[in-house]
Amino acid sequence: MPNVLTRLAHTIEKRKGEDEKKSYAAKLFARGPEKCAEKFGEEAVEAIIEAAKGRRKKLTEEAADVLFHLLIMLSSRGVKFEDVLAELERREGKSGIVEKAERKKK
Ligand SMILES: N=c1c2ncn([C@@H]3O[C@H](COP(=O)(O)OP(=O)(O)OP(=O)(O)O)[C@@H](O)[C@H]3O)c2ncn1[C@@H]1O[C@H](COP(=O)(O)O)[C@@H](O)[C@H]1O
Repeated sequence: MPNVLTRLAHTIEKRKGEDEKKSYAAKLFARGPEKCAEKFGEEAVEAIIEAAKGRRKKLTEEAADVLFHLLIMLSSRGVKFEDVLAELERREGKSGIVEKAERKKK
């Protein structure tokens, strides 16, 4: 079963073109990709503030908002979430190689 982020990405994708009165994601898409990016920035700043203040409960909630708005922003520009995950996996492999090379130097 896919994790919650992957499920949410699929739900968000399906909201494109739906009724703005019934779907917050549809409302954001209707505002355009620049607005989606702006919303992501706002949520990120809110998370930064909670992190700086050390309020873990609020940071947890803001982090969830950040992830939601990241998925909206990616989708608004046609970037697939699975491609982001693939990029992370590619780096994961690379860091192993770098780590091995560094070990050889010692
Ligand atoms: N995970 C989320 C989620 N996280 C945050 N948000 C919304 O993001 C908004 C962020 O807060 P804001 O104060 O900035 O929003 P706002 O006051 O409406 O401000 P504006 O967007 O109008 O500027 C809130 O309205 C939250 O409800 C979310 N809205 C929806 N989801 C999930 O996304 C899926 C699709 O949602 P719908 O498109 O609404 O069906 C559903 O499964 C939901 O569970």
